[in-house]
Amino acid sequence: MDVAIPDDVDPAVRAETIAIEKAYSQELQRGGEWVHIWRIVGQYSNISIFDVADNERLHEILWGLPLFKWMTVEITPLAGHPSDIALDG
Ligand SMILES: O=C(O)C[C@H]1C=CC(=O)O1
Repeated sequence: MDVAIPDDVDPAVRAETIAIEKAYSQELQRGGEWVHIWRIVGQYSNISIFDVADNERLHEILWGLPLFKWMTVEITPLAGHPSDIALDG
């Protein structure tokens, strides 16, 4: 997720939106759907790992992001790798 908040956004609106975004993200993290969030060093961007039931749920989560209107989001679907020892029974 790359974030680009326009320069002319009121600073109070900017701060409130970021605070609401943080609470939204942390609620999903506690619920187990937002598994990881990493800051990309030097950028207002993150790489996140989601574990969701289906594409519709991911779409719903992303569209619910308070910063979504100022974001560019790239999705890379992941599947388990057959050589992953975590998947060995
Ligand atoms: O700061 C960001 O990377 C954008 C956004 C995603 C989750 C969150 O709390 O903020």
